[in-house]
Amino acid sequence: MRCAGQAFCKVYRFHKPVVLLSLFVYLMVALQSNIGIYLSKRIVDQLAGNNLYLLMGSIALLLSFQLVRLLLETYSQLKSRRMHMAFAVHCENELIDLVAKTELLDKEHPQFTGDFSYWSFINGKYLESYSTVTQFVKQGLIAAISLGYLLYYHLYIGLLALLVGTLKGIYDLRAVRRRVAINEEMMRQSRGYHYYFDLLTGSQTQKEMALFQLVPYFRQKWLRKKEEANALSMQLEALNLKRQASGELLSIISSGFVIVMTALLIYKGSLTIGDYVAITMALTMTESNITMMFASISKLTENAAHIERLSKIESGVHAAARLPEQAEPRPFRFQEELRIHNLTFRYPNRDEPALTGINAEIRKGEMIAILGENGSGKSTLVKLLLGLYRSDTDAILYDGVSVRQLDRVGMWRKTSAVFQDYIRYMTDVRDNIAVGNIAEVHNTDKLHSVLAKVGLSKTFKHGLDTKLGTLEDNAVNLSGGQWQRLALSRVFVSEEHELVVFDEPTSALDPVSEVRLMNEMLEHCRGKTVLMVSHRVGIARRADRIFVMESGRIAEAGTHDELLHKQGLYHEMWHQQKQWYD
Ligand SMILES: Nc1ncnc2c1ncn2[C@@H]1O[C@H](COP(=O)(O)OP(=O)(O)OP(=O)(O)O)[C@@H](O)[C@H]1O
Repeated sequence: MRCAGQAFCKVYRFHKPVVLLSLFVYLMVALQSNIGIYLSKRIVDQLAGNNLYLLMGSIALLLSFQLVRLLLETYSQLKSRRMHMAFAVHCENELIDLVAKTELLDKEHPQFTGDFSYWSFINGKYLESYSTVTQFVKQGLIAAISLGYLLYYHLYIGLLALLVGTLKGIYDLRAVRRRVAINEEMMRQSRGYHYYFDLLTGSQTQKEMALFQLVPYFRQKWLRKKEEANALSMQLEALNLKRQASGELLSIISSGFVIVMTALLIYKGSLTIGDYVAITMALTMTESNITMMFASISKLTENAAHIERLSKIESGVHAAARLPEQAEPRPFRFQEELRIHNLTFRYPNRDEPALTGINAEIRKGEMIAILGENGSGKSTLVKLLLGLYRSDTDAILYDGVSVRQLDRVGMWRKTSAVFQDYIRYMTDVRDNIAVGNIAEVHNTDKLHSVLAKVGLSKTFKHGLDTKLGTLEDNAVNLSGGQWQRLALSRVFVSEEHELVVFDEPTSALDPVSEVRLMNEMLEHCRGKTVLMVSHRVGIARRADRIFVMESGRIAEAGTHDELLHKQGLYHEMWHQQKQWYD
């Protein structure tokens, strides 16, 4: 119930007038429903009494009340609908903030994907809980007044309605836990079949699906997941139908009993036919509203379990995001050296460390090439140096200050990186360049000059405003190398970067463009510190120093000549790659 209150307060704080209006309208609806019972009784009695004026008056009153109720409800529903949409946007905004605050390392964990779909699912639960609370108030009012009627007419009929409504409600409440469990399982299942469905139907996947004839294989996997999900859905459906059928059976028995009892009373002359109409109407209203109140309680209990879990995840994220503030972040400065001292790092879902005992000193303005076989730890190292992963120790120091104490947002303003899994923004050329320094998004001259630097000035029919990707009908798609050039262009949009990281920056470029672009990049990065992760020893040769990584360690470090002389790993790589060109 605390969570229901929490959800209600959240919506109430968001838009008080609409919440108050809804409550007022529900109060009016409750009164109108019960006045409707009284007026129906009068109409039936007046029909028997042949009093035409009174009859017409009662009918007019009944219709007027219904009209007022219709107007009020329509107006309030329109207002509520608008508020619901605005609130959903507000919740999605909060979700975006929450994701932004989550550590990258946590976001890369497979569990995050599950948690994220759970978050999106729960966000709707706040509104649902709010609506349920307001409905509960309405149901309570209607049930209380109509029960009053019944008790006034006959104590036993009132008690019977109370008993049947309560029994039906309790039966419903007992199934809540089971429903929550099935719902959660269904949501987690949906991740799997959506993935396989996208694989089978997505435009990016079609060439491999066709070439390797994968459709039957993945269709089987999709079907298996879909069948599992459907089985769960059927369990839920059966649970609901069972509940509904037992409820209806109880109602049939109780109304049969009441019909017999009132018929006897009418026969004895203690009740009029109008009373009979009023009693059956009030009976249905009492029973159904009491049952609905229990259904609302069960919905609120169900939502409370979800909201509570979300609050726990949220407070964990907020606590993690608060850590640097407690330590008074210091401004990023990199004027002298970057020191790495005994850096060891392990991913949370792995047993083996990705990096072990890394030691290095990088002077400002140096260009360092980082080489090594797949999985040797190159990308992990640069992500740690950029502060994208938090390390537990003070192993990385910029001008003597641990990266843990630095203001990371300030640091990211002065650093830049092109990763191997860079993003292909499905918007336009302008955005794809300007993301390197979004403040320059409207600086058309600058963006044109950057486009020229990466050799794309004549590529786009509508220049910077050419739509890219597959989101719009008039958009164009690019070759792998053209996308990579756009990703590289992001480095040229700012002059202020002190540290630039390239992670396999030229893997998709043709050799002529690769040399030309490398020269442009090195010219642009003159005086900045550059970390260049690459598999190409030809690129490494142009670096001031080379780190060769092996199984999470720096196995060799030195200049090209020093490492060749050493006749170790670098020497072997150099000679192996040289063979291609001899
Ligand atoms: N997000 C992650 N979660 C768990 N393990 C990871 C994650 N990213 C990388 N690893 C593991 O950490 C180790 C180092 O990976 P890393 O990506 O740093 O290697 P790399 O040298 O950059 O490889 P490549 O040349 O293939 O890009 C590997 O064993 C890899 O499987």
